[in-house]
Amino acid sequence: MDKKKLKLYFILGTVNVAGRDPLVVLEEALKGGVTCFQLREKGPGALEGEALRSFAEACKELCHRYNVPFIVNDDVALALEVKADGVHIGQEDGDISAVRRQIGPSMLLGVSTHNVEEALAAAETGADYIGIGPIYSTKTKTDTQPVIGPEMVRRVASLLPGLPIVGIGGLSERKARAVIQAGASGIAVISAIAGQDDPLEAARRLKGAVRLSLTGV
Ligand SMILES: Cc1ncsc1CCOP(=O)(O)O
Ligand SMILES: C=C1C=NC(C(F)(F)F)=NC1=N
Ligand SMILES: [Mg+2]
Repeated sequence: MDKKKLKLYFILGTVNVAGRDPLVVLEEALKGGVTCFQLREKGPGALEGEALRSFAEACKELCHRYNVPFIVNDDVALALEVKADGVHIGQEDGDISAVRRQIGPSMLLGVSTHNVEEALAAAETGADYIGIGPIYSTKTKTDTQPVIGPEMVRRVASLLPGLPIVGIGGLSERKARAVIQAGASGIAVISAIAGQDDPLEAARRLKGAVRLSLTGV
């Protein structure tokens, strides 16, 4: 996977947009320069069935208009059905190699990890990128593992220098730098964009912070 695509990875579900039109929030984020998008439809009130399928199609159309990969979280069947660019799975979402067999070699496969063992296993099983988190505390996902801080990114990046890594969990413009300096190719965010009054401006500022950190200044 092109590491540059992981610079600013926006993740969204209809429950994260506090009543606003999720497609409007997504387009604002795309205009603001997010480089990757993940549809993560979870929790009470989450879309299902035909409504979810057509929403996923609409998200995919938007992403492709901005030349941004469209990734589906957890739901491999949905990812295949809407011909997503990739799927992201957690440690409890089934066997990584089984998912790779289901999606084939060309679809992107992302894996959530929380420690070195999980990262090594994901890399060995052919993950195209891994998420490492939660880096900082977050209210967005209630059932996270304990907060691990940027150090885990540094350890995994030093062991697996070729594996694209994205940090996730409580990340913001101010908190991006430590994650990038630890060796991540980018940051993944939900509330730092979806929870803001101006998602376009929020995305633009996050992108700027990541770019600055990547240059090493
Ligand atoms: C999906 C996920 N996985 C680890 S933390 C998290 C939530 C990230 O949300 P936010 O960017 O609002 O902290
Ligand atoms: C739980 C998650 C952890 N990491 C990621 C990503 F940022 F995409 F790697 N997505 C998730 N849904
Ligand atoms: Mg999952």
